[in-house]
Amino acid sequence: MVTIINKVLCILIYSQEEAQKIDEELFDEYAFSVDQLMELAGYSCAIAISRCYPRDLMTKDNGAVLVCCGPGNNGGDGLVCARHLKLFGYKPSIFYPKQPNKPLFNNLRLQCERMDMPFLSFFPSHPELITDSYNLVIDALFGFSFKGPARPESAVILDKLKAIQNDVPICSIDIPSGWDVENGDPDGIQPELLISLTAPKLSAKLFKGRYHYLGGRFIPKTLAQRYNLNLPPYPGTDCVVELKTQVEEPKES
Ligand SMILES: NC(=O)C1=CN([C@@H]2O[C@H](COP(=O)(O)OP(=O)(O)OC[C@H]3O[C@@H](n4cnc5c(N)ncnc54)[C@H](OP(=O)(O)O)[C@@H]3O)[C@@H](O)[C@H]2O)[C@H](O)CC1
Ligand SMILES: [K+]
Repeated sequence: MVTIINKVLCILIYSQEEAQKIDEELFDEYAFSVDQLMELAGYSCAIAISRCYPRDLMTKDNGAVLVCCGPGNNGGDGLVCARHLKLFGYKPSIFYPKQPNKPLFNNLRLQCERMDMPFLSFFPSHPELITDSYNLVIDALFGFSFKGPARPESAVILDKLKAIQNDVPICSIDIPSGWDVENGDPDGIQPELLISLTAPKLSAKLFKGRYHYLGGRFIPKTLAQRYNLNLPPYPGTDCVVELKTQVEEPKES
């Protein structure tokens, strides 16, 4: 077991299998719908991003940010996050190369289109096209269901993100895309902000970026207790809490 220290609390971080089990339980036992949880997840990401990167301090093109969305629910969180960022005054553009033809995703896409967010038809070919135009890149490509290695069409995008990460901060939703959910990827992308959803996954112990937030404040207490999640208290009515990324291996008892 590994823990992340948040002031005095040790937060258990969990495996890919546990992440998927908790997800299933939320839907099957607690009767949540995906779009309910996705809305809360994406909203909490937008809040964490706006705390770390205030719109007023952005210098490029009226708060322009690039949101890269993948084919699964992590990509859906990205679309929700983009919509809230737009409402907060940012200027999101969306790269969404592989869209599943399901009502949930079609609706999320339509909402963004109707709110005047452009969808890029291809990923910018030169790194300068990103670094000159965007203040931030939001990585919503893959979350806890990713199984590496990345297939070629995704590997190309991840390489492009790696090429710009020292010039434009990357904010990863739930897990840095392309990382093994448990073992990370030392050669993978290195985001500056990670927003772990529900609870940090095992690979979060390898996160070396500047800000680590926990979001997705939707876990019922009974479920958190069953999985010993030991979640930190969210301040007041906040939907995010900042985690200190100091990590320690607990002593054997
Ligand atoms: N309970 C919660 O905390 C909630 C979290 N949410 C978010 O949902 C994601 C998990 O979403 P899921 O749909 O299960 O999966 P992902 O988005 O992680 O990715 C699935 C897609 O990725 C493709 N994939 C997988 N491996 C590869 C690879 N090596 N190369 C290329 N593509 C890959 C996969 O394709 P397949 O063809 O293999 O099926 C899928 O298309 C979680 O992380 C949170 O962000 C919910 O929003 C709310 C509840
Ligand atoms: K991600």
